[in-house]
Amino acid sequence: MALARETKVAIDAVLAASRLCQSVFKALVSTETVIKKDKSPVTVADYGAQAIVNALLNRHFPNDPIVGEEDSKDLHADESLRNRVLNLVNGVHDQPMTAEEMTKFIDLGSFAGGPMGRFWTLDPIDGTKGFLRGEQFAVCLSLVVNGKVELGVMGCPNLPIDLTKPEGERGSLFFATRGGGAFQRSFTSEVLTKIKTADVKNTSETIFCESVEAGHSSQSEAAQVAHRLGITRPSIRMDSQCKYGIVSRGDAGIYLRIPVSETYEEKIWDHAGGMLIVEEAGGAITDVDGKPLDFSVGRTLKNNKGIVAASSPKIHAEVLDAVRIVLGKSQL
Ligand SMILES: Nc1ncnc2c1ncn2[C@@H]1O[C@H](COP(=O)(O)O)[C@@H](O)[C@H]1OP(=O)(O)O
Ligand SMILES: [Mg+2]
Ligand SMILES: [Mg+2]
Ligand SMILES: [Mg+2]
Repeated sequence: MALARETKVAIDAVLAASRLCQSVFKALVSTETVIKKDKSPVTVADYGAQAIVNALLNRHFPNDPIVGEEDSKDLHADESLRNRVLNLVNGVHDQPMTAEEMTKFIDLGSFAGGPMGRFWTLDPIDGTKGFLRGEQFAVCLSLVVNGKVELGVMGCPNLPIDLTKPEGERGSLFFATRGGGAFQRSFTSEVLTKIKTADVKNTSETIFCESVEAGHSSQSEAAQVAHRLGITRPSIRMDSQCKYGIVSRGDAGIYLRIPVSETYEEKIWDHAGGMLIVEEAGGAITDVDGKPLDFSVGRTLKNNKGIVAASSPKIHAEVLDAVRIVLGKSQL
């Protein structure tokens, strides 16, 4: 299998970081008010997860640069926060590290990205708002080679293995390599299930998913798109790249992210893994202008606006037409 060693290391790193996030949340479950008043639990978990993943990547692939969301700037000024993160990291990592080593690992994520060579991209917690609510979040790690995503791994600790059984086992891990297909496994078993997108014949029979946050994606325009497509069922609103996971395994047929702000640039770590997993499961994805997502231009997707992902190229074309009409980008 292509990228076999990279895939194994990335899965181990994502699982370790996911467990760290879960332990932070569990420690706070009994003090829910602390979570609501104080955003620091998510901060601690963000830094801790980035330290763990970067330490493992650095051990196995010391020459690979990393584009990570977080940096250690705020930790230098706050000794108590730094010590909380360090305790957490040393609680799950096999080799104890010093505070200085930990901040160095976090700052390995400062690479600028670009078109040449290979680099990793990491979102230590994607969907921080979902994490704080005890709902969906994801740890997302991808490998980009010469501007193309070649491997994507996504750990979704709170996502049921089977969405129709919300009380059943939780913790879904997705991964894909380019040309190698997309797979799901649980957090506890290494048994792999090949996944594919839903077989949607007509857009009206499917369900779409979108962000919980109205500030991240226009829910009113998404509702107009759904109406044009004859979709009557309400959307699944879910935080984080877990949305890519549920499209990939067929729980939803469409994922829309319609820009709210003219100036916001989507980050590469928010889409790299999810995009490859959707494509390898049979889906298609572009931005709202129909352009492929361009991971070769730095830390953001500055050449793209919004996201349209669908279960197949045919459904994608229909959804894109509807999006463009709603956004006034094409004639009726
Ligand atoms: N203004 C914004 N527009 C779009 N996405 C945003 C914005 N601000 C933050 N995000 C990012 O959107 C993603 C959450 O996606 P969703 O809205 O689909 O749950 C996260 O990566 C979040 O960052 P973060 O990783 O810090 O949580
Ligand atoms: Mg994110
Ligand atoms: Mg994040
Ligand atoms: Mg963030």
